[in-house]
Amino acid sequence: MRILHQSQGFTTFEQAVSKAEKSNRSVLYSKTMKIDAIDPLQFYEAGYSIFHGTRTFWQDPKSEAVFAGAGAARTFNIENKNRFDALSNQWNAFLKDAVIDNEASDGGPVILGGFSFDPEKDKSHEWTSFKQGYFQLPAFMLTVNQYGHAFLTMNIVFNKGENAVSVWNRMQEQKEALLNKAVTTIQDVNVVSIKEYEPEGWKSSITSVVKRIDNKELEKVVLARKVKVQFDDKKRSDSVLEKLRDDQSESFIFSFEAGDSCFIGATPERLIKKNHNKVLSTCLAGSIARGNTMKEDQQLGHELLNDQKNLGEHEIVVRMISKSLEDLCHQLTVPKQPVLMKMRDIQHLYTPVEGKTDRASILEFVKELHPTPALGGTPTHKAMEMIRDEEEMDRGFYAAPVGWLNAVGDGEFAVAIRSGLLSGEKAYLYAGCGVVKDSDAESEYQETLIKLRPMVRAVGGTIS
Ligand SMILES: C=C(O[C@@H]1C=C(C(=O)O)C=C[C@H]1O)C(=O)O
Ligand SMILES: [Mg+2]
Repeated sequence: MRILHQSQGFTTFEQAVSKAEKSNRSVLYSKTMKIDAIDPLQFYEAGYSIFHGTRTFWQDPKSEAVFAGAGAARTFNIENKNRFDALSNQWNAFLKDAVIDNEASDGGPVILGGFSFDPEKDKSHEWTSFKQGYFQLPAFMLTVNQYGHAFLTMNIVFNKGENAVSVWNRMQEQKEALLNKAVTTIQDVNVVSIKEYEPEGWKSSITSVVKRIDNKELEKVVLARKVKVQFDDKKRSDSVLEKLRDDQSESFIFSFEAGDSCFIGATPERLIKKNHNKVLSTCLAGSIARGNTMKEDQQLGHELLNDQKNLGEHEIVVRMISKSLEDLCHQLTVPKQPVLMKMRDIQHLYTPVEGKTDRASILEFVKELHPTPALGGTPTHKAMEMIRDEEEMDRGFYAAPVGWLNAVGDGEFAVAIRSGLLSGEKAYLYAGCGVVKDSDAESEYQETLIKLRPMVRAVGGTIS
């Protein structure tokens, strides 16, 4: 056997090969090694030439776990409407025969991606590649932990009958190419137009929903809309990510490529984080603009903290999340009052919720929590029906859970707001707001304009 760049890992790789030969099944081989620090975005960009269409990116607000993935060792494309269980089953079955060689506590096999907001909504063409769930196990994944230490995970699915040496050699060649690629400047493209879809019609929907809330049909519903951006050439996700990372470092920054499409965004809203027996969720609802001066900003913050409409909007979310977590956790801590969370364009009411659990998988939490009234409404079923009827668009993965999951069921999911779908020379950007009994259509419309701003800016445009 001639082995190119014989390096650490070949012995455990041989174990995976012989397991595949004996069992007659495909076997995952996952090898993690410590490497010299490298910028995750540089790694993502380096993946463009070989792995364009299969790259992934994730960064949490404190940069405790930053992942950049290039290539797909395996794609989990979920069509089943029971999407959380379907992914959980497929992931666990896939891991059963895996050979995992990882001395570090970081890295290892991790899947990254997201789910649809509403499995019952008719799917529109722009979301074709994503279905009910879309997750990638990267062929190459860079992990940077909170101490700035970097790890490279290589994942290979070995099939019986394959030539082990050539599979190994190809991986080594690709690894060298990724780690040693010189940085190139991305040719940027221009925004030609930004189209809003019938804003007046959207405002009338808000007014009619407020009437139904007054009639006690339901308490809260979140209505969203989209805008379409036209570019003069294909828009690359790399350049959008770079802008989001510069402007929105207090948010979760994510990117999931699926062929020519890419779901990308910077969301401030955590759905759930699970690390062994510790879980953390976030209630985020109620919004106001940032001020132009420090004084004005503080006044606006003070106004938000005391505004009955926004406090009501927020309280509904706290109530539901606490109730959902009660069944899955012991020792639940829920602060009595929200505090402010400030981003570049907007401030929100924020209540963190913490607990302890003995549940095995973060997906159990995702299933229980989604959709929270921060993106759906109360009562949930009624609100989902109303969203399906009133919204003229398919939300796709917007407002749905996105994140990552490792081999022991730990991970983190955020709610994919402040996000958009890049699709060749077009992008669709999404924003919504919580409609309650005191909502005013024009103010809610203005609130969506503020929420659209970060993504519009990240793709190189402006919106009033
Ligand atoms: C629906 C969105 O955001 C949600 C709605 C909010 C509100 O109406 O106050 C605030 C934060 C999010 O829960 C969005 O950004 O698209
Ligand atoms: Mg609101």
